[in-house]
Amino acid sequence: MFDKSTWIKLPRNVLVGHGVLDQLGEAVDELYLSGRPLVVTSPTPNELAGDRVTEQFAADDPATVVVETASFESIERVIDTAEREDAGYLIALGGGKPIDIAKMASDHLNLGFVAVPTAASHDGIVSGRSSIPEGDTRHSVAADPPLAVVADTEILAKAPWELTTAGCADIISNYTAVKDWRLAHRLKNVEYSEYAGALSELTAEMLVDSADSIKKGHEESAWIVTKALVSSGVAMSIAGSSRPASGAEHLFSHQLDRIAPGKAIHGHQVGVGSIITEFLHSGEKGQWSDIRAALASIDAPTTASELGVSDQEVIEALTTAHTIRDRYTILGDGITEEAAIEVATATGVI
Ligand SMILES: NC(=O)C1=CN([C@@H]2O[C@H](COP(=O)(O)OP(=O)(O)OC[C@H]3O[C@@H](n4cnc5c(N)ncnc54)[C@H](O)[C@@H]3O)[C@@H](O)[C@H]2O)C=CC1
Ligand SMILES: O=C(CO)COP(=O)(O)O
Ligand SMILES: [Zn+2]
Repeated sequence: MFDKSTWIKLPRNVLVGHGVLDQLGEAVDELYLSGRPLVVTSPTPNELAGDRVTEQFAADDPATVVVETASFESIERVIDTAEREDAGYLIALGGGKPIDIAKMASDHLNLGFVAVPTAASHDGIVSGRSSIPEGDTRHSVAADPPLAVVADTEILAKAPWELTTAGCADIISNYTAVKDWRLAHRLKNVEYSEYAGALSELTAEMLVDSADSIKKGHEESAWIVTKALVSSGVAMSIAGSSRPASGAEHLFSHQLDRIAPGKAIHGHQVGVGSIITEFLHSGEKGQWSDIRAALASIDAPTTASELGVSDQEVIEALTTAHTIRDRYTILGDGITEEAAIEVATATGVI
């Protein structure tokens, strides 16, 4: 008997481009949401675009809640505000933090939410994954994706450049994430989606092919990376997990977040992780140097010192990364300290 089934959750409206923020009201109208919107934002994005968002919903008396940290307390505060203000849906305005918080809160409240990213910092801004630190856990969990994404490249292009290069590096890391996923499929019978794997790889390839156009101050950079982030988010939706975009390089990054908190940002850490894990997959003659060159060409870090972490922190993250999640990767049951030093040295990371 045929017994396969799948449920792919995707945003319905995705607007990317110059000035599309002014079409937010129109994009929301098409979703048949009702009631008061609650804007979930953080201080800088609120200053930059809060009024442009709320004025489009003036007839529905919008409310705003400003959050600062990605924490369960912030989610509670959003839930309490939404209940007190009788919100009908949420609009997340900002980088990854307010978007993750709104994603979790809207799941809890059974309300729809719309994402208005102001930084193209990673593919969580469009995906059905949310990442809120809980105890020692740093990786994402499933949460419904936004019903719509309105990504204004004029705003995204003015965000700090390192957030854009982090978004690019998060996409480049899809190369090794897919290699890890295929490996887990072969060795551990982990379910693999050809569609999601191919889309994720193609997304990384297209971004690298456009690397020459990714330059500080060019709005086209925001356009290229945001389209890739959407595509990567779709790959995760097809897979029903973060597997197409998260392998051992992400485990390494999640460990760095615990070992060296606040020193480097997600996309930059996964980029460096990807150089290392590509070497582990394919050896000296593999494509690790292409990944390194692609990262360098878009101004993303390629070494421990560029990340602002110590060599020892890199080694500790590499040797312990396999323990943090039930996700089989090239790190297998763990690599030794000697192996970690060797690969980090051979790739010039330390
Ligand atoms: N859901 C997921 O799958 C994933 C979630 N994450 C999470 O996302 C968060 C990191 O995302 P970020 O976007 O870096 O965090 P963020 O929302 O804190 O933004 C970073 C900084 O950039 C500022 N900013 C944003 N847009 C700006 C603009 N246009 N102009 C000037 N400043 C602007 C913010 O005010 C903030 O200070 C972390 O909590 C991380 O754990 C990371 C990877 C994946
Ligand atoms: O960052 C992500 C994909 O780029 C999400 O992956 P994780 O599930 O490892 O948090
Ligand atoms: Zn990522």
